[in-house]
Amino acid sequence: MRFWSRLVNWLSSLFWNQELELSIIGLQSAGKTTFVNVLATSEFDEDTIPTIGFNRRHIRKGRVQLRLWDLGGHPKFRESWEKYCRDVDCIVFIVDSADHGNLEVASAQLHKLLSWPSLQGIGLLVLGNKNDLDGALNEEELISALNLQSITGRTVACYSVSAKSQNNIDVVLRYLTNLPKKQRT
Ligand SMILES: Nc1nc2c(ncn2[C@@H]2O[C@H](COP(=O)(O)OP(=O)(O)OP(=O)(O)O)[C@@H](O)[C@H]2O)c(=O)[nH]1
Ligand SMILES: [Mg+2]
Repeated sequence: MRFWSRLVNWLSSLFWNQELELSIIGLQSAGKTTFVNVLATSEFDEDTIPTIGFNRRHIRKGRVQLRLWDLGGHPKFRESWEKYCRDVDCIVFIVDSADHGNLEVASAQLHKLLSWPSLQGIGLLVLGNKNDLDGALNEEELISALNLQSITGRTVACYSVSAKSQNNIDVVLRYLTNLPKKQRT
C-alpha cells in the first residue's frame, strides 16, 4: 500500500505542482529575511527588522511552491533551528560574506547544527550574501572559511550572492526549483 501511494505521489509530482520545504538559517543580519523578500517580490527592501523566532512564507515559482521557514539568527533563537530543519527538503544557510569577524562563529553554528542525527542526509545550500560589498569572500574562499569540504553524507552547494543587487539570485532560484523532494542521501 505504502509502495503504491509513493508511486502515485512520485508520478503526480512529475506532472503537477511540487512543494518544497526549506529552512533559512544563519547568524543575525546575514540577510535571510531580505533574501526571502527578494525571492517573493524581486525587490530589495532595506527596511527589515530582526526576525523574532521565525517567519513562515509561501512563495510560488512556476510549478514549485516554496514553503519557507525564515528563522531568527540572534543567539537566543539558534537553539531552535534544529526543530525547524528536521523535516525540510533542504537547509539554506546564509552568511554575510563580507563580515569576516563573524565567519568563525557562522562556521561553528553551521557544523553544530549539522551534527544533529535528526538532520542526517538533508541537503545543504550555503549562500555567501552581500557580495556587493568590498572584501566579500568568493565561493572558493567561503568553502574554505566555513570548512564545507569536511561535510559528508549530504549534498552541499555554495553560491556567492547579493540580495541587494540580486546578483546570482536567478541561479539560486533555478537550483532550488530543481531540487528533488526530500533530498536525502
Ligand atoms: N549590502 C547588502 N546589505 C544587505 C544584503 N542583504 C541584506 N542586507 C542588509 O543586511 C541587514 C540585515 O538583513 P536581514 O534580512 O534583516 O537579516 P536577517 O538575516 O534576516 O537577520 P535576523 O532576522 O536578525 O536573523 C539589513 O540592513 C539589510 O538591508 C545584501 O545583499 N547586501
Ligand atoms: Mg530575519
